Amino acid sequence: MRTLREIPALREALADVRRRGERIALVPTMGNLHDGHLALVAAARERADVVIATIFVNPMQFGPNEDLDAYPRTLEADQAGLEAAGCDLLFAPEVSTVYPRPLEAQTRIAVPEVTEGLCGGSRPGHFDGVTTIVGMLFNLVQPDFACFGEKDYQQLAVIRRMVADLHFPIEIVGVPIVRAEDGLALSSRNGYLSAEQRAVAPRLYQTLGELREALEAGEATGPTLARGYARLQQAGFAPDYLELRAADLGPVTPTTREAVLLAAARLGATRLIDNLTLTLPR
Ligand SMILES: Nc1ncnc2c1ncn2[C@@H]1O[C@H](COP(=O)(O)OP(=O)(O)OP(=O)(O)O)[C@@H](O)[C@H]1O
Ligand SMILES: CC(C)(CO)[C@@H](O)C(=O)[O-]
Ligand code: BAL
Repeated sequence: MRTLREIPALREALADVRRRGERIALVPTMGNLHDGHLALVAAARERADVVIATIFVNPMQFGPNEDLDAYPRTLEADQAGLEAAGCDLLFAPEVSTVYPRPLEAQTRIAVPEVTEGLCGGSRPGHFDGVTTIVGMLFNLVQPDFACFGEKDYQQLAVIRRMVADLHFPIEIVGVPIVRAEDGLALSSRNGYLSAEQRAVAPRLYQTLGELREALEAGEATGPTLARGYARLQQAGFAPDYLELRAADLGPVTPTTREAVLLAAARLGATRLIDNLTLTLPR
């Protein structure tokens, strides 16, 4: 696997791939890779001749009080993991390569509606940063496929909307959440948890599971969500949100069947997200 740090080198490598008429799949990440990321690489490998991963801790999607500086940067271990997973090319640019001008002067992509509320509510500006970098990567790589995890459910919906609105000729592949044995969704941020917090963390998934069971059995949404919120607080979480939405992230109406429970909650300074899809009864 080759690691490329500069845009001209990336363009050159991709020109060769295109001349050969090969299909390209892109896996954008922020690095510190775990089995969730490697599942994205596997999904990419299934579909394309050439798999390109990117590692870039994107400053534009972090709020002023978020963990941009603390975010784990583990390039060597990531390179080994990607190579073993069958990745062909890694693009890992510097911030100054991606954003040669100050961030305030940078052209942005802003997706309306689906970015409102949930993580868009608790992390203002976050999704503009995500769509700007992902749109830029789509332009640089021009992949046939791009793979994203369902753990970041709203992010996936936002990217699908951007691709539709801006007519990117790219198939977006959603990959199911990879979990630890105790149910905790794998995340680079799990590494911030103390042993005590790590023992509590699976309660987020367990609570979503209990709520799903209740909602699928026809229990009323309001009291069920209120109970879940209280459970999370009792376990030691400070929830940012716990919501039931239609699967397309629109509001739940009496005719909604395919729905999703979404939560973001802090354990100490660590913000965890998770979601479970469900089918509401008639
Ligand atoms: N457990 C997981 N299962 C499936 N996909 C995942 C999982 N964790 C992350 N991904 C996906 O990997 C891609 C890169 O995510 P990212 O590098 O932010 O990893 P992360 O572990 O989610 O980190 P963070 O703690 O910053 O959320 C995204 O498409 C994300 O949805
Ligand atoms: C898609 C992404 C790589 C864009 O920086 C990031 O939001 C992530 O890791 O999910
Ligand atoms: N997994 C989405 C990247 C972020 O939290 O900024």
